[in-house]
Amino acid sequence: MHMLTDISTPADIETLVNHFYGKVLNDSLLADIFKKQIGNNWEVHLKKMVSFWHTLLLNEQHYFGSPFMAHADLPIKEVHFKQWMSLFNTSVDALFEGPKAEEAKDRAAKMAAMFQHKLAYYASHNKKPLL
Ligand code: HEM
Repeated sequence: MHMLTDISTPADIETLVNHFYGKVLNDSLLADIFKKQIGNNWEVHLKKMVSFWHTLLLNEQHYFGSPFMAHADLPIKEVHFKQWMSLFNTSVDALFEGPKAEEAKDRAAKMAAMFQHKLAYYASHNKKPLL
């Protein structure tokens, strides 16, 4: 029996983002990293993340920014990315089912891999990213 539908509207994106960051804020490994960086700006962060996923999944340009830079100075390693991905995949699977849901998990995994690759590069070369 299939009761879940695919991600298809801006409201779906909002549902996913709210659900995921709800999990993040209750996660013992990740919550403090987000809280420390975001402080009182959750509304801004959530809006930005909705526009980011809207751009990726619904093919409408809403987000303009450079995602990597927001992570360049965070205290994050493989264990954090694993947990982030686990919460993200669980959130998608709890709410949606279909090609867009699969695409969301795939895009997240690729971004997570890219961030880790860049973080490792800058750490090992003792350099700071310019953008
Ligand atoms: C360990 C994993 C991660 C942690 C702890 C983390 C944490 C954060 C934090 C704290 C911010 C807010 C930065 C600020 O406003 O100063 C942020 C922004 C953001 N994150 Fe992550 N993140 C993680 C993984 C990811 C992944 C895998 C993606 C992509 C799928 C992603 C996409 C973004 C985007 C698009 C922004 C907004 C950047 C902007 O300001 O334009 N993050 N993240």
